[in-house]
Amino acid sequence: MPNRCIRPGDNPDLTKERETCTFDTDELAANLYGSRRNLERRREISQKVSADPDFADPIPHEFLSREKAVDATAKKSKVIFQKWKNLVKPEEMPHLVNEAVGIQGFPLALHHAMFLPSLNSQADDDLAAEILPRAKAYEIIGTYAQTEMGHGTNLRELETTATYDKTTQEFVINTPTRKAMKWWPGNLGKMSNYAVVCCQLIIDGKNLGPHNFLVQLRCEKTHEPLPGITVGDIGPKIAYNTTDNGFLALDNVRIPRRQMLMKHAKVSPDGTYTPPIHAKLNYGAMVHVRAHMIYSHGHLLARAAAVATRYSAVRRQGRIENGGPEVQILDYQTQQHRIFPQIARAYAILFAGQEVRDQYAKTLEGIANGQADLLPDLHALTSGLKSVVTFMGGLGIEQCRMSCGGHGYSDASGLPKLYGVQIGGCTYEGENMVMLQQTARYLMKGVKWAEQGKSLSPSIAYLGKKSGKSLIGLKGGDITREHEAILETLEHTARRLAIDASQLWEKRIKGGECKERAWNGVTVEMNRASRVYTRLFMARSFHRRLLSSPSSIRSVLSDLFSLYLHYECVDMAQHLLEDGHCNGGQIQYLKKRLYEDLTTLRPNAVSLVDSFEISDRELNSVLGRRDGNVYEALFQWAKQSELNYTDVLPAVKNYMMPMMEENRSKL
Ligand SMILES: CCCCCCCCCCC/C=C/C(=O)SCCNC(=O)CCNC(=O)[C@H](O)C(C)(C)COP(=O)(O)OP(=O)(O)OC[C@H]1O[C@@H](n2cnc3c(N)ncnc32)[C@H](O)[C@@H]1OP(=O)(O)O
Ligand SMILES: Cc1cc2nc3c(=O)[nH]c(=O)nc-3n(C[C@H](O)[C@H](O)[C@H](O)COP(=O)(O)OP(=O)(O)OC[C@H]3O[C@@H](n4cnc5c(N)ncnc54)[C@H](O)[C@@H]3O)c2cc1C
Repeated sequence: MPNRCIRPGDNPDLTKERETCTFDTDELAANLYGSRRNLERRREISQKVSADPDFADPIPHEFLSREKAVDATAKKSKVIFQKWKNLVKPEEMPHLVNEAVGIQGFPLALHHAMFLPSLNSQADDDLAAEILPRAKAYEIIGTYAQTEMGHGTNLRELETTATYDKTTQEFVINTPTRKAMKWWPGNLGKMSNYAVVCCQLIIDGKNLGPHNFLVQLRCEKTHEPLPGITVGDIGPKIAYNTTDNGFLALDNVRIPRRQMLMKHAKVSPDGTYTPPIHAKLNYGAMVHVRAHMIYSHGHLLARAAAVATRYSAVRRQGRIENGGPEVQILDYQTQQHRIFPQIARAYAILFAGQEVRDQYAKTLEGIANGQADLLPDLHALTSGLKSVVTFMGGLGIEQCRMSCGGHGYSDASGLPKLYGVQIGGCTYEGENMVMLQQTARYLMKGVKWAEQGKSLSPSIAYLGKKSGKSLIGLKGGDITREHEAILETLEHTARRLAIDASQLWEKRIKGGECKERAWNGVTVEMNRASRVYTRLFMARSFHRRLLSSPSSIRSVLSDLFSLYLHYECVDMAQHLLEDGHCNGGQIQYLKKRLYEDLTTLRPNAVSLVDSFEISDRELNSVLGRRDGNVYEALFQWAKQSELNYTDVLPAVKNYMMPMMEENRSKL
């Protein structure tokens, strides 16, 4: 098959890999990104960024201090949002940002991810007309300040207050205690001059719960904090160190009434409160990010898989047969078992991420027309997906990192940073254990609706089906039927876990516990049910993609899907076996099939990651570079370490040399 990744001067092992490819890598990439045109645009943007001197890096970011890295990122962001702004469509912006500044955040990250979406979906027409054009033109920079030092998960207990003063028609925003300080919001510390701040709304002494307010933090001319505002950076983190996650305290800061975000909940001048059509519409910005982060986290795993696969094709170490040549480490079964499932999962996450974005768009349309009935289903799905995907991605990236041996531990591989960024997602937008419980709440309702014969939305339709015998391993050589058999088994398992969790919960309630305490006694099982529901959705979503794919890539996608399903089932074997739905022989069959899949996919492994279409600049990994010439590049990379600017470091001159000298003179 033609493969545009093959070029003269490439590492010959990598070229050989690409020559064995059995599918058109461009066709798969076009399918992944939606169309040939999208793929071409992706490439065009990559090339133009590389050619733009404003984006040139004198030395890699890894060697910069935090302050210098923040500076470099801000400088490039200005180029993006001035010079480049009209050259890309909004949906192309994430790719441009990844190419130009990388994955560790930039001054306008929260402006895009949460400030604009909050204003778009929650500000009333007047406030939107005033502020949105300014925000969209980058006349101001905003963020989303919700989490406090003392509370992130339990929003009902946030302490920041917005007390309505009828006499002046203003809200008084206040931080009553140290732990009520806003803590964590991205770009709050140094970059933003405005924020959507989440506060308890107090009217006539009554607490009406968390609501959002637009607050100006800094002077538009000097960027100095305004009176009553204490704001700054919270310090270095595992990753995202070019993001100024910040703290904020507000000392009785007054804002006009109309700066409450009042599209859904409203406060009239006389202090009358009108609730929204759905109690949680104030949480809309979180749903927005959860719906979009699935895809972006899939991309992080795709990068790690690309690095590990390409590097494993060029790295030779050890022999499989005595007297044979040193082999590519990609030929070891353990290496394939570590890496290939990550390739499959990355595709699965990207496909699911695209579906959930579409579902989000439909839900928003409904809300705009006064209908919030799709929201509970979306909330359950996005809560489950964000939890499963970030955890799966973190494990996957770590597997990829370890699969690169010592070089995987170096920042040259790009993998430690990828891991740090990925696992941030386990915490932000709702800690994973907490969000899985949100999914479980919905599943528990679904179990009841199914018992009552009520209609169920597509994502939980399986709760209303009847289980048959598992046909895994009993359907002969037909792969299509095998896929169906596995999907049906996953449906059974997801249903059984939800019903079991529901019964456990009921049993505790019948035993005299209140609903809430009983819930806490079964949350591990609840979260298991949520994970399997989510993994079922991902498998179904991959299957839908396979069935709608063009014939030119159907075969490789089917191989990948087989590996995905077999790996998922072996990984969840405990659940499959627990109720006797599957037996040990069936699990052994799945393992055998998984090992066969590894061999089947081996010739296409490099090409499958080539189809992720991640440029060298975006990948930012010496080990994962397209041409595979890693050894020379590793040396060139290390030479840029600031420790190498001089042969004899002051640290050695001042301490180590005198110590050695003193010790020598004692002899
Ligand atoms: C756009 C590009 C994306 C790229 C990604 C990269 C960018 C990185 C940027 C990262 C920035 C990070 C930002 C943040 O982290 S912002 C802060 C996020 N914080 C959280 O997520 C807090 C988590 N906590 C909560 O969401 C809630 O407190 C919690 C849901 C846990 C509980 O809330 P509450 O006590 O008020 O509600 P209940 O549990 O009692 O539920 C009542 C019913 O409401 C339903 N519900 C809850 N939330 C929602 C929602 N958002 N939408 C719809 N429905 C919701 C809940 O399920 C209950 O329903 P039932 O009564 O029917 O069971
Ligand atoms: C990189 C990053 C970026 C962020 N960006 C922003 C931002 O832009 N804006 C913003 O407002 N916030 C932001 N945050 C904050 C983030 O949203 C919160 O940290 C997150 O919601 C978790 O809340 P917490 O820190 O209070 O954790 P906690 O709730 O204190 O969690 C600690 C432990 O308690 C457990 N726990 C808590 N409640 C329950 C429960 N009900 N049941 C079972 N277990 C429970 C959790 O599972 C966890 O194991 C960011 C955080 C990070 C790491």
